[in-house]
Amino acid sequence: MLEISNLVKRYGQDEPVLKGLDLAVDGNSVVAIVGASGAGKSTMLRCINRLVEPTSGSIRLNGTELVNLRHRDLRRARRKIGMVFQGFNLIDRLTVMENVLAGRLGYVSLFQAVSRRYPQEDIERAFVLMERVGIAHYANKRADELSGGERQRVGVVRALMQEPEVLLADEPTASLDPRTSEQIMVLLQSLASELSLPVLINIHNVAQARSYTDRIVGLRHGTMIFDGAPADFDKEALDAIYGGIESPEDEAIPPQAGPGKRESEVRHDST
Ligand SMILES: Nc1ncnc2c1ncn2[C@@H]1O[C@H](COP(=O)(O)OP(=O)(O)OP(=O)(O)O)[C@@H](O)[C@H]1O
Repeated sequence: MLEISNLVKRYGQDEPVLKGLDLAVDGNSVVAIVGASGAGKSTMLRCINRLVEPTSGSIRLNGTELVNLRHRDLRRARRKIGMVFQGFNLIDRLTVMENVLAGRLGYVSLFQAVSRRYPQEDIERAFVLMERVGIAHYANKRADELSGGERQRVGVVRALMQEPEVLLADEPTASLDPRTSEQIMVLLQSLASELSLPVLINIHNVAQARSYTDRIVGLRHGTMIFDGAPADFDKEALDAIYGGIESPEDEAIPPQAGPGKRESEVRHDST
């Protein structure tokens, strides 16, 4: 369970970019964070993993207060926070397996990391997860030989190798074509449910947010102005979040086709 209370972030002396956010997310739940550029979506995710220092407020992960943690305690807490990035953040010259095992860096000794002697159980877990997301056959390929969708799957497995208690995804589909984006969204949704993992996804694509998440949180100028089910995210909510600022990439509100597709219904061969 992730619990954010009265989270405020101010950069320098500027107007706060997060103005007292409250959000609680259970395991299993996939939450889309939407909002115009500059609304504070990335700042919010980065406060959770403390890449950005919150100015005030509380962020608790399964009971542990993350704000104010320092040094070793912060490193330990960060292990429990998986992150998936728009640009994948892989090391191109390393293999898929090496990139995946980087997810264990917070757990192994410096010697093990430098000499790449990861425990056998880590390697076995890596294979299980790579198998799960359909990239096990690429284990020994260089990361830069993979397509965007495959690279994002590596990013997802690397994050899962941390045995995270929450998964944060910052525009995970923005660099991918529509079909591959859909596959990655479905994958995140399935993994959240299989692993009882709360997943927070910053996303500009409102149609994908509606189809592939359980809940949408809308930010405007650092304030949460929508928090509800995708089916309730209507034109009025869209206007409240984006009105007078800019149009989101996909402004059309498509008819809600019930719950999003299941993973088995989405082809895997075009990633
Ligand atoms: N390091 C920083 N120093 C000062 N201001 C910052 C910094 N990072 C972000 N900001 C400001 O904070 C506000 C929110 O930025 P943030 O990146 O969180 O928005 P966002 O909703 O994620 O936008 P986008 O969708 O464009 O990524 C913006 O006005 C931005 O200029």
